[in-house]
Amino acid sequence: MVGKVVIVTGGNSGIGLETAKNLADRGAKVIIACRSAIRGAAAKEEIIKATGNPNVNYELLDLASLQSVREFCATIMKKEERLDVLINNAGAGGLGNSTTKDGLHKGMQVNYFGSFLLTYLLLPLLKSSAPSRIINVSSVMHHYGAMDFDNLNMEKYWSDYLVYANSKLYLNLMTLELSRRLNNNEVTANAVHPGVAATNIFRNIRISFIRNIVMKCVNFLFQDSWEASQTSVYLAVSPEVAGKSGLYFSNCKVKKPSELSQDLNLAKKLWIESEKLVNLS
Ligand SMILES: NC(=O)c1ccc[n+]([C@@H]2O[C@H](COP(=O)([O-])OP(=O)(O)OC[C@H]3O[C@@H](n4cnc5c(N)ncnc54)[C@H](O)[C@@H]3O)[C@@H](O)[C@H]2O)c1
Repeated sequence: MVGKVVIVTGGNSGIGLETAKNLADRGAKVIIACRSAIRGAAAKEEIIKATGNPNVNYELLDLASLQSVREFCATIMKKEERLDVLINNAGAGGLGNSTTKDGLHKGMQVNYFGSFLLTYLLLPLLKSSAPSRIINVSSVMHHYGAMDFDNLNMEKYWSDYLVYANSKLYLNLMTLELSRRLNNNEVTANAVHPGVAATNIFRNIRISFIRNIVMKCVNFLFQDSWEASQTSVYLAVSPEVAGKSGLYFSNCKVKKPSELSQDLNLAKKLWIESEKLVNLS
């Protein structure tokens, strides 16, 4: 990865931190996209110390603000000459039923609309750096998502569960549409289920007693963040996946996503509606 530039959103915590560390260890220039300067600086220091690669930086990004997404992308376009790998890893659960100042449902914006705009704005740099790769960190939870264009932004009905499942389904559809639009496969786009790992993703479980039990059970039954980062790393570095696009991976293997995730018409329509909702058209 020496000479390559990688962005990992949410690279300061959990699976993203392990992904960023692994790619820095392989010599990449790693940019962590993160909401807090304090957490960004701490992650930068941890990664440099662990890998000896000084080429690690952070830039501020709050996916719950489209202005922040635009500012982040403008900074990257100004500072970086290339972008080889974009990993849309940041995500959150249990954000409740609030609306951002962009008029979008907060959970949907953090998990999908923000990453949609970010990817859209960075496409010129990804294209000029081709062959390059986009990796969208989805979840097995996408299987429980539903596609209702009258409720794209959760304006009619919602639950934390549905927001998470739908946002991951939308990420899969964005992956499919990206691969269709970038059809020469010079820029590839793939989705990942990282597997279940006890990370801060569970921090919004409001009752601390239940949160602690869930974390302990997940820790006991499943994997750690390092293991959960392996499929993202595989998609970022492996020659085996060069030119492969529009696929869904887990455990470093292609897996079949839900039927809805494979519907090209839904993917096209969602892209057009997303452009409108993030004020691109
Ligand atoms: N941990 C699991 O069991 C699991 C399972 C399936 C999918 N995932 C997915 O893996 C990805 C990484 O999650 P994790 O488990 O490492 O959790 P985590 O909470 O440790 O990491 C999530 C990252 O996203 C960032 N983030 C949250 N809101 C943001 C915002 N508004 N703007 C910018 N960044 C923001 C956080 O700061 C953090 O760095 C997420 O997309 C998550 O949905 C996790």
